[in-house]
Amino acid sequence: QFNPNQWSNRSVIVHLFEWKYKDIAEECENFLAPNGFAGVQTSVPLENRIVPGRPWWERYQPVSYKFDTRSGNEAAFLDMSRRCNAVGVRIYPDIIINHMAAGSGMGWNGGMGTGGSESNPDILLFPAVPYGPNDFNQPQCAIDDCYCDPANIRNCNLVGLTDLALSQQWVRDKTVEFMNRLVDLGVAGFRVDTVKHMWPGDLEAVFPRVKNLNTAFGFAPNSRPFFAQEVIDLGGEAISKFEYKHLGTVTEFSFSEEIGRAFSGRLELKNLRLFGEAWGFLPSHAALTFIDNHDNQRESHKENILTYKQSRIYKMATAFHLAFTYGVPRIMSSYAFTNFDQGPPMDANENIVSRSINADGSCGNGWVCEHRWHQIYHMVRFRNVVRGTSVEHFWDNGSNQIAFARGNRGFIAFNGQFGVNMQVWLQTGLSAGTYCDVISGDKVGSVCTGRSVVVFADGRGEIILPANAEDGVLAIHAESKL
Ligand SMILES: O=C(/C=C/c1ccc(O)c(O)c1)N[C@@H](Cc1ccc(O)cc1)C(=O)NCCCOc1c(-c2ccc(O)c(O)c2)oc2cc(O)cc(O)c2c1=O
Repeated sequence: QFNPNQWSNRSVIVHLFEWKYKDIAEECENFLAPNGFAGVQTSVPLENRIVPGRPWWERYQPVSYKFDTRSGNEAAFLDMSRRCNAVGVRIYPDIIINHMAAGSGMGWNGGMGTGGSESNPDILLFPAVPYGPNDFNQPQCAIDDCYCDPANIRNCNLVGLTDLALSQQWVRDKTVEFMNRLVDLGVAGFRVDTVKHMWPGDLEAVFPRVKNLNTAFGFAPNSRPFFAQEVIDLGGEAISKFEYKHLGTVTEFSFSEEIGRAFSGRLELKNLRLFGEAWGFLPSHAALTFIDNHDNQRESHKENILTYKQSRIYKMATAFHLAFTYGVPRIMSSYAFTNFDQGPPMDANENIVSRSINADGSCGNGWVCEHRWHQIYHMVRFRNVVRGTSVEHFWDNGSNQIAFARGNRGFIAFNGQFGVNMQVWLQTGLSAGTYCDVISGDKVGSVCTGRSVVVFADGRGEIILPANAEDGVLAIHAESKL
């Protein structure tokens, strides 16, 4: 269903991709809760196949339903869940119910798992579950590249990944069983991988069987798990994102594409006035939105996708994402990579290396931690301060300068006009006073460490954003008022 089961004064889920559970627990206590984050999406907790070189996508090849990966074991997951829920940060594990590991032609040698389980994907043997040949769609077939036949897309192997028969009772029972074990461990919901490759009917037989959330972790009685269903639908394929929106939220990949086009300068910002359903997107309540994700941030041919590598416009796009009202937002937190397959930073024993925290709060040891960039976490607070208000006083200069208010609680302006200063008097919707810009600085005690805006009795203020400003966005809100 659609309720992310978050504390009422929180919003924004952060995908701590490939983080270890003990580091997530610390991050909940030391950073995420104090800065008003609502939840964490974790990497897949299911034991995965060990692939030589440890590429990131090895975690998308399950060999058992043991919670034992390079992020930690079940005890570590429970400790993280206890500590994060205790400070109001919810846990949404990424899960895979469409397939098991791909065959590698190496028999039992190609199926060793991160938790020590053996498997032989070549002959569909996963004794640790147990799954055997009858639990997979037969005859085995490959998805043909046109993605033009729904049955082929759902019943055949995606790039060699062994396609489970979710129509079978045993597979449904084992799936529900491990999802219920995660509910026992205090999760608030799930990010479900490769939903496009499963029949809605099979998901309708599985999701409702998952238990109500565990009240021992602070959930109200009868709370239903939140679902973020991954459906990569950019149009042109036989499967539509609309086929799944009755089951829970669905990833809106067009949001990621279009916002990337806009802040890359290939689409004028003035067009964002009606960004959302009017663009053919999913209904707002059913849309999981993001600037980039673990998959599309790597595919260099996806020129519209903004990542940490285009940091200035990435921050502008993220500011818009978090200030606007469309969808359930998730922000990406990455490790630095130079090639597509590269996995997380690891030591000589192939253990994941923890991020270090620098004096300025940024991350080191190869971790990017976009969520710790002050322009980004200050916008998480902005979103919390303006919650419940609507977009008002939307202004544009006919091209790439825009601004809007969120009720009487916040105001934000963007200068995407390359080489042109922005200097204009605008209606902010705010009460009279001096407000600190939370992008170029913050309100610290009784001073603004960055830019500030004086709002007069009529709610208007002079908005100044030079073309060469470090960030092309200015944001003020009721809690940044002097
Ligand atoms: O690029 C990748 C991995 C991508 C990937 C992984 C997890 C995701 O959630 C995802 O969305 C994409 N994987 C590399 C390497 C690879 C991995 C496994 C394999 O059997 C073959 C190759 C790759 O080149 N993959 C082929 C192109 C990307 O094809 C994949 C897709 C995918 C891509 C586009 C679509 O429209 C779509 O519906 C599905 O989903 C996966 C889901 C998985 O759970 C595991 C996968 O291996 C994949 C996956 O390979």
